[in-house]
Amino acid sequence: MERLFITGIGTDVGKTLVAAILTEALQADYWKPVQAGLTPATDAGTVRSLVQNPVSRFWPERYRLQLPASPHAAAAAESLTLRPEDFELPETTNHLVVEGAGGLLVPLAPGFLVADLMQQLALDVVVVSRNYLGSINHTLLTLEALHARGLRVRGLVFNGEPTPATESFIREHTGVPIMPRLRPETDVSPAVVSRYAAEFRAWLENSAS
Ligand SMILES: Nc1ncnc2c1ncn2[C@@H]1O[C@H](COP(=O)(O)OP(=O)(O)OP(=O)(O)O)[C@@H](O)[C@H]1O
Ligand SMILES: C[C@H](N)[C@H](N)CCCCCC(=O)O
Ligand SMILES: [Mg+2]
Repeated sequence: MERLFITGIGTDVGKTLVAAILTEALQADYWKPVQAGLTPATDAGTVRSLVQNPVSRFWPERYRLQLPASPHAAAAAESLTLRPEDFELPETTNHLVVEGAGGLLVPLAPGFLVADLMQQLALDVVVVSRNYLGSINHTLLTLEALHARGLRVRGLVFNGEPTPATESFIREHTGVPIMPRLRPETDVSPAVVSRYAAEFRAWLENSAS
């Protein structure tokens, strides 16, 4: 059974798109524990609109915060304080895809980071690395922090224009498993998600979990 926490090297790197692809590949359930920003769409709404299989269940967010900001600030704006004990994994026997908020060290509350929630939930981790100048550093920092916290990386997804010098350095320096890559798409649609899902399904089947 695959139980995956999707994180990334920052915000807007493609976590929701990768989460949709993995949800479709595994016919998994999907859960976004903390959603900061509710318009124009929530991440769960986006994944639901991109996934076509009839099996996936979409579990309600534990926190739905109005402000598209860091969760600790979005919560404070509503006089809320998120606490570790608020978060329990959905009770499902299906594969599960959980999506974080922003990057690994994003604050949920004072003294409580996304990485702390990840340690608490103890899922395998998928890291999304979008390609931009500076992404090598952000990717290596993320992988070091995951390693320091004893979190197991199931795979790294490169997203964007293929950049061999970046990708080969990260692969050789860290030894992290590399999942299929995403290219820039003109239209992020269910058909595109379905095409990538087939690639990811094959990768997962050939790589012991
Ligand atoms: N390979 C790609 N081709 C085209 N568009 C992409 C690609 N990857 C991501 N995008 C687009 O970039 C935007 C940001 O991606 P996404 O919402 O998946 O980021 P995120 O990491 O989930 O952000 P957040 O931290 O808010 O959850 C979205 O509009 C998404 O459709
Ligand atoms: C609102 C946004 N789309 C994400 N959900 C939250 C990003 C928080 C980033 C905080 C930070 O690293 O400075
Ligand atoms: Mg997202």
